[in-house]
Amino acid sequence: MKVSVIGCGYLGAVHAAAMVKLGHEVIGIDVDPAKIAKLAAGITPFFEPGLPELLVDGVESGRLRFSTDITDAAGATVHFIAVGTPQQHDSGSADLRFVDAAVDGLIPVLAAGDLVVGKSTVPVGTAAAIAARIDESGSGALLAWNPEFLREGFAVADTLTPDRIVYGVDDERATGVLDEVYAAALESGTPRIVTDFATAELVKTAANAFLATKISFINAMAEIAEVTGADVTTLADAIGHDARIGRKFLNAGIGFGGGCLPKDIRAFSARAEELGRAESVAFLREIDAINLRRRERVVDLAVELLGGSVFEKRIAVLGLTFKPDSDDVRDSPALDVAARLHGLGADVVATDPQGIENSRLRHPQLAYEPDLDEALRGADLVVLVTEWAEYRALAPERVGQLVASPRVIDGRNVLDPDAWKSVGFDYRGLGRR
Ligand SMILES: NC(=O)C1=CN([C@@H]2O[C@H](COP(=O)(O)OP(=O)(O)OC[C@H]3O[C@@H](n4cnc5c(N)ncnc54)[C@H](O)[C@@H]3O)[C@@H](O)[C@H]2O)C=CC1
Ligand SMILES: O=C(O)[C@H]1O[C@H](OP(=O)(O)OP(=O)(O)OC[C@H]2O[C@@H](n3ccc(=O)[nH]c3=O)[C@H](O)[C@@H]2O)[C@H](O)[C@@H](O)[C@@H]1O
Repeated sequence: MKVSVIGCGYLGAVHAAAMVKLGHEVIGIDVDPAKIAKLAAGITPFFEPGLPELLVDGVESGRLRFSTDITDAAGATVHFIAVGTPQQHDSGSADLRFVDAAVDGLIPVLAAGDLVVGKSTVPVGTAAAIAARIDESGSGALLAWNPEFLREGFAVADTLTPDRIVYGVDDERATGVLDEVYAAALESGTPRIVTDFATAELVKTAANAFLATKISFINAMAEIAEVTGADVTTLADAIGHDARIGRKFLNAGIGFGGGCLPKDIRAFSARAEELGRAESVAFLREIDAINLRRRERVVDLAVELLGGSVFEKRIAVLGLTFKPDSDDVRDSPALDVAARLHGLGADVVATDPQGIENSRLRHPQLAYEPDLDEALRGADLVVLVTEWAEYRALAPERVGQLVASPRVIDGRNVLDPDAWKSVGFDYRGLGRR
C-alpha cells in the first residue's frame, strides 16, 4: 500500500520507517526542513535505539521518502496524522493547531476511498469533528482513529509488535483498510480492538492516566515511607507479587516526565471539565501534584545533605533526559532538578549520554560535561536522576576517589545502598531508609 505519515517526530519517524518494514511504500511529511533533510539522507534526527537501521534500510530500498510538501502525499491511499498535540500553557488543554493544519493540508490531496488515520493523542471528540470536516470536503475519504502506545527507547519494537492495536471507526470499510495496513502485525497474533471514535480516543487517554496514577501511587507511598522509616522498594516488590497489582510501573523516584504523561493527564482534566465532568478525573490533579512534589523532595534532600544550603556547592547531576535510552528532555524531572539546584546558587555540573544538546537549548545557563568522570570530579554531592545503564553500574569505590565529599542522592532508587554506604557514602534514596 502507499502510505503517508504527516509529522515525523518521535512518533511519526518511527511509524514511517516501521510501515516500510510492514511492506508498504511510505512518504513522510514534516514542516521542519532540517528534520526532513536528515531523514531523507537516512540520518535519524533524535536518539532512538533500532531506528537508525530501520531508517537506512527504508531509504536505501527507495520505499521510504520524505518531503516538506504535503501535496507529495497525493497518491498515497492511507494518511497517518502524527503531528504534536502539546499542552496549552494557560489551560492545560491540548493544542490542536498542528492537527488542524495537517487536516487542512491533507483535504486537497484526498481521493475517494482514501483513509485518514489519526495517531496523535487528542481529546475525546476530536475525531468526530475531523470526520465531519473530511465529509464536508466531499472527497469521499474516510477517517479512523488509531492511537499509538509506543514507549520512547522501545519505539521500534513497540510499533512492529504492539501489545494491541485499537481502531476507532465509523465505517467498516475503514476496518478493512487498517487490517491491510497492519496485516503483518495481526498475523503474528497482535490483539485488535475495533470500536467507535470516542472509545478509541479515551483508550489512549485512559492508558496514560492509569500509568501516571501507578507512578504517583508508589511515589505517595514513598512520601509515607520517608516519615515512617519504611522502604518503598521493598513495599513495591511485595505488593507487585500480587498479579492483580503487578510490579511494573511501581518504581518510586523523582516521578514521570516526557512529552506525553504530564501533558496527557492535564489535557484529560481540561477536557473532562469542558464536558462538565471535572469531578470524574479530579484525582488526576493530585497525581500531577504528587509527581511535581518529588522533584522538590530531591532539592530539599540536597539542601539537607549539604548542611542547609547548596549555594556554591558543586553538584554532579547524572542524567538529564526524562528516561534512559532517549534524548528527549520534554518536561524532564531530571533537567528540572538540575535547573532548580542551579537556581539556588549551586555549582551544577550536569551530564547525560544523549540529552546534553537538547538540555542546552532549554537551559543554556547550566554547565554541561559529557565526560562522566569529569562531571563527578570534585563534587560535594552526586545526584542520580535518570537511570542510564552506566549510572546504575557505577562502582562506588571509584566514584569515591573522584568526588570531594562522598554524598549521593539516588533519585531513581537504582543503586545498592549498602554498597555505597560501605565505602563511606552518605546515601539517600527516595522513600528508602
Ligand atoms: N513520543 C511518543 O512516545 C508518543 C507520542 N504520541 C503522540 O504522538 C503525537 C506526536 O508526538 P511526538 O512525535 O512525540 O511529537 P514531536 O514534537 O516529536 O513530533 C511532531 C512533529 O510534527 C511536525 N509537524 C507539526 N505541524 C505539522 C504539519 N502541519 N505538517 C507536518 N508536520 C508537522 C513537527 O515539526 C514535529 O516534527 C502527540 O500527539 C503525542 O502525544 C503517542 C504515543 C507515543
Ligand atoms: O503516549 C505516549 O507518548 C507514551 O507515554 C509513555 O511512554 P514514554 O513517555 O515513552 O515513557 P514511560 O516508559 O512511560 O515513562 C514515562 C515516565 O515515567 C517514569 N517512570 C516510569 C515507570 C516507573 O515505574 N516510574 C517512573 O517514574 C519514567 O522515568 C518517565 O519519566 C507510555 O508508557 C506509552 O505507552 C505511551 O505511548
